[in-house]
Amino acid sequence: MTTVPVSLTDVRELVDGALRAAVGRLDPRTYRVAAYHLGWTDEEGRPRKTPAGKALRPALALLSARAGLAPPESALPGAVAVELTHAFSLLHDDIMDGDRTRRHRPAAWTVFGEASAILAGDALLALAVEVLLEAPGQGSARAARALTATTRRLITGQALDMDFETRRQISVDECLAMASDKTAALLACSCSIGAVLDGAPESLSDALDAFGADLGIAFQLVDDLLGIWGDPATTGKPALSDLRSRKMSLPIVAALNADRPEAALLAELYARPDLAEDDLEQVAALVEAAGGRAWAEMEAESRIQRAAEHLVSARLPEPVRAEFLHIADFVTRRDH
Ligand SMILES: CC(C)=CCC/C(C)=C/CC/C(C)=C/COP(=O)(O)OP(=O)(O)O
Repeated sequence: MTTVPVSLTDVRELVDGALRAAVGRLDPRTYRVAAYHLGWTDEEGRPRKTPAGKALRPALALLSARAGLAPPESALPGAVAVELTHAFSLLHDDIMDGDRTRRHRPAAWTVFGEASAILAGDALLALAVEVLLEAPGQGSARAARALTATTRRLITGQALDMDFETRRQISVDECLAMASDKTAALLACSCSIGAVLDGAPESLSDALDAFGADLGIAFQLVDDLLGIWGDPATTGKPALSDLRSRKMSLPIVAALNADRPEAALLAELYARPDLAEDDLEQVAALVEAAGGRAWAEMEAESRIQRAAEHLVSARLPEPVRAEFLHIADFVTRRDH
């Protein structure tokens, strides 16, 4: 398993208390679902030790405070808010996609029912905004506005993604635009929210945002690669899961649009409603043969390079720039 950067492990210790204090405000019924989804409890509400998720967004939020020379603690409300928003989006996404597994465990909706999981997601999103509005300092309202604008982009991206399910022809650019809203927007917000809370100039927060936008596309490309070729033991998702659910993910869309004979065969197979479990391996092979895998790998690398260039223009303190690059490296090399 690829190792998580040290900064990501430390993040849990810094953020966990504030995250628990925020979620602890929920009524007991909603809390039960949220605490399960966040990995704090099991189905029966008993505490568990393994944290859920990589804590990538809070790590970026804490780093972004240091970009403006503020202590990481000043970005705690931002770190909590982006993790809550991420948790909301996953809760709802699993219901919409009918995904039964999340982070190696049954998805919350399969344990508590769809209605309770929807409510818990709504509650986490409300808490995210609340936490930012309560943050001390001059950047609180600006940060809350940034997060609500980001949430609207998540919703736009999700709506586009749903729309793709009903369409046969999707261009690579359309798919990149969808990923930019659905995934990259929250990573971009995470990369700048600490600086925003600290009242940093827009030139700095914009550069950090631009870094996160490219990082976010690279993140989605790697996620899509793992959704086809990832090892279920590390991803926590069943093998070939994106193909089984006929996702129009980036490697697939790139393969379908390729000027190669395999693209036509792939389109024909992918449109079949009666595709058998045994055919999924063939679909994956066709995506690869049509160049979808190689394109996604190259595009992820090039996005990471572009992201690094934004950091140069942000003129960050060297240790902060190095940590951002460390996380960017983790994003491309991760296996889960
Ligand atoms: C409005 C709405 C429902 C939007 C849905 C948006 C959505 C679910 C986007 C997917 C983003 C993504 C690849 C998450 C995995 O993050 P991760 O690998 O960092 O997750 P982790 O926390 O488990 O590590």
